[in-house]
Amino acid sequence: MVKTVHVAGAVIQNERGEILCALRSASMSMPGLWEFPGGKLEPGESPQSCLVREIKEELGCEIQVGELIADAEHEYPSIRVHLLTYYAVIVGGEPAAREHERLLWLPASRLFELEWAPADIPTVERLLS
Ligand SMILES: Nc1nc2c([nH]c(=O)n2[C@H]2C[C@H](O)[C@@H](COP(=O)(O)OP(=O)(O)OP(=O)(O)O)O2)c(=O)[nH]1
Repeated sequence: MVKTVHVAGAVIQNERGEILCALRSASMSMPGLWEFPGGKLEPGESPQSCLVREIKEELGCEIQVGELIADAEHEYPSIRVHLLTYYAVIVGGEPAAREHERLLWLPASRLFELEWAPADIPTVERLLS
């Protein structure tokens, strides 16, 4: 049986209602796919604390985490990802791509113009509904 990793992703919205999309880089697994910034939960860590920590590391800004959007599992060839996505807003600093290839703000209606990591599709669908 493949290993399950528990991952949290932040759907960061700006004052115009646009959503921050992040492109996985060549140094990451699944390069070239878009995702919601975040990462794996550490033992005993809540998804909300994980997101605050990961966003600080990856984007260099402070967020406030809101409601759960989607709770989905996707089985990749070598790993099963349990992804929890949450709404978030930036409360300090400016996001910069420290680990990602690039960042892009898009209105929800345009999210499907990007190629998303498969585990993210339920979240994108929820954002469009
Ligand atoms: N952060 C994030 N990860 C996602 C999303 N969708 C999705 O399938 N994943 C996968 C990619 C990774 O396998 C895992 C998250 O791990 P991570 O962001 O800590 O990735 P990483 O590059 O440090 O780890 P690794 O997979 O290279 O070991 O979940 C998403 O929207 N956000």
